[in-house]
Amino acid sequence: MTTTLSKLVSTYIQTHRLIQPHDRVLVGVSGGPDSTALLHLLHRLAPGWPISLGVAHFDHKLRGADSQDDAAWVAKLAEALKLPFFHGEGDVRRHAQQEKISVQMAARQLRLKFFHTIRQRHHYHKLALGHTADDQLELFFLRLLRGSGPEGLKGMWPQSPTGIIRPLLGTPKTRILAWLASCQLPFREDASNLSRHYRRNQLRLDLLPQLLSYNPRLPAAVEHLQALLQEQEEYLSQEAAINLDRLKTAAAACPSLPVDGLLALPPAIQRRVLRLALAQAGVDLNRLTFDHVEAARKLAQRPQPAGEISLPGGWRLVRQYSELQFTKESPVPTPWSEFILPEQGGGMLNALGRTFTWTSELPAENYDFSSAHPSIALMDQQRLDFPLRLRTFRPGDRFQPLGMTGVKKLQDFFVDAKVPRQERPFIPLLLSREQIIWVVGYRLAETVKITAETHQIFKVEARAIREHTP
Ligand SMILES: Nc1ncnc2c1ncn2[C@@H]1O[C@H](COP(=O)(O)OP(=O)(O)OP(=O)(O)O)[C@@H](O)[C@H]1O
Repeated sequence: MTTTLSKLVSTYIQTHRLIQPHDRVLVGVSGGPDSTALLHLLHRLAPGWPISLGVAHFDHKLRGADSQDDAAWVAKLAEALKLPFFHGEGDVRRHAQQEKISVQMAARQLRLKFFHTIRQRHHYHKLALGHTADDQLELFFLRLLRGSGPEGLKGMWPQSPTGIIRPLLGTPKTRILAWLASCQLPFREDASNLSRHYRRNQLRLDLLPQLLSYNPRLPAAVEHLQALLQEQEEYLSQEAAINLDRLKTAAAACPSLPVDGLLALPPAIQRRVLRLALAQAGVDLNRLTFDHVEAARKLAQRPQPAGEISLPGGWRLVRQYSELQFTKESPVPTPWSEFILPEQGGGMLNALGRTFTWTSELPAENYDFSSAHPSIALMDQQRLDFPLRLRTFRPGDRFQPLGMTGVKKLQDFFVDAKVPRQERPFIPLLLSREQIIWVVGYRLAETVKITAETHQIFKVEARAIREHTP
C-alpha cells in the first residue's frame, strides 16, 4: 500500500508537470489527513527529485483552543521532519463582516494571502495543497447545486498559473486514510467536518452516498466529464485571450472594449472575453456571477447608446456609445443614461445621486409594514419583469400612480405632487420593462402594489448618496 500511493502521486506529479528539479515548495498543512499525508509523501519523494520543502499553517482562530493545538501540532511535525515552519493567523470573522462574505470564504482569502506573503518573502516557487479527488467531486456537486456553468463545473486545476499545485487531486481520500493508517502516521481530526451545519458536509454525508447508491461509478463519470471540461476550458480561454488582445488594440482607451467587436464573437467567447477583461481591470472574479456577465452582454446589445451596470467591489461597466468602459469613478449621467439592477436576488447600486439597495422574496405573510417610508418601495414581486432599470424623465413618460385607475402623464403628476420644476429632471424612475413602477421618493405605480394575493415582496430602498458621506 505504502509504495503504491507514493508511486501513484509521483506519477500524477510527473504527468501534470507539477514540480521541477530544485523547486522550492511550500506545503499548506492544516493538520488534517490530506495535507498531513501530502507533506509526508513529498518529504519522502523530495531527495530523489531533488526539491526543498517548507511548511505553512494558518490559524483561523475559529475553533478556540483546538485551533491553537492544530498550529502547535503542525509546528512539531515540521520540526520532526526538519523543515522550516511558517505560522500565520488572522481575524476571520471580522474579515467576513468587513467584506460581507461567508466565514469560509474569508478564511480562504486570509489563508491564501498569508501563503502568498510567505512565498514571496522566502522565494517558494510552488504552493502545494492537499485537495483530493473527493474534494473535486464535492466541489462539482456544490457548484452544480449553486447553478455554476462549465467554467465552475470543470473543478480545480492540478496546477494554477500562479504556482498552486494539487498533487493529490487524482487520489481518493480512502486511499490516503489507508496509507496514513498503514504507516501509522497520526493527523488531527476536525470535529466540524461532521457538522451538518455546513452545506459541504451535508453533501458529503447525505447526498453523495445516496447518489452513489444509484451509480457507484459516479466519481469516475464526473472525473471524466471534468477532464473534458478542462480541455475545452483550456481551448476557449486561449481563444478569449487572443480575441481580447485583438479587441483591446482596436479600442482607443484601456480598459475598454468596442461593442461591435465584442458582439461579433460567439456568445461562449463573448462571456469569456468579458470575464477576462473584467479580471484584467481588477474585478474579483470570485464575486462575479453569471448574472453580472449577462447584464454586461445586455448592456452591449441594447439599442440605447448609454447606460451602466454595477459590478462587485465598486466597479462599474459603462456603455458610452460604441464602447464598454470599466471604471471605478463616480457616474456622470447623460440624459439617456439607464442603470440596470443586475441581480434579482438582492444588491446595491449607486446611480442618479442615490444608493439603491434591493431585496427579493420577502414573504408577504406577516410582513411588518411599519417601516414604510417614501424612500422605500414595496412591490409584488410576481408583477415585476427583471432586470429592473433606472433612468430619469423623458418627454412623453406616463404612469399609473398608486390609487388611480387611469394612466397619467408624468409631467402632470409632477405638477399635482408639487415637485419643483428644477428637480424633475433628476428624479430617478424605476422601470419594469417599459413601465414606470416607482417615481422614487414620491409614488409607486398601481400595477405593482401589494395585494391580498401577493406572496413575495420585492423591496427597494433609495437613499441620497450624501447621507452616507461623512
Ligand atoms: N489552516 C490551514 N493551514 C494551512 N493549510 C491549510 C489550512 N486549511 C487548509 N489548508 C490547505 O488547503 C487544503 C484544502 O483545504 P480544505 O479545508 O478543503 O482541507 P481538507 O480537504 O479538509 O484537507 P485536510 O485534510 O488537509 O484538512 C488543505 O489540504 C491544505 O493543504
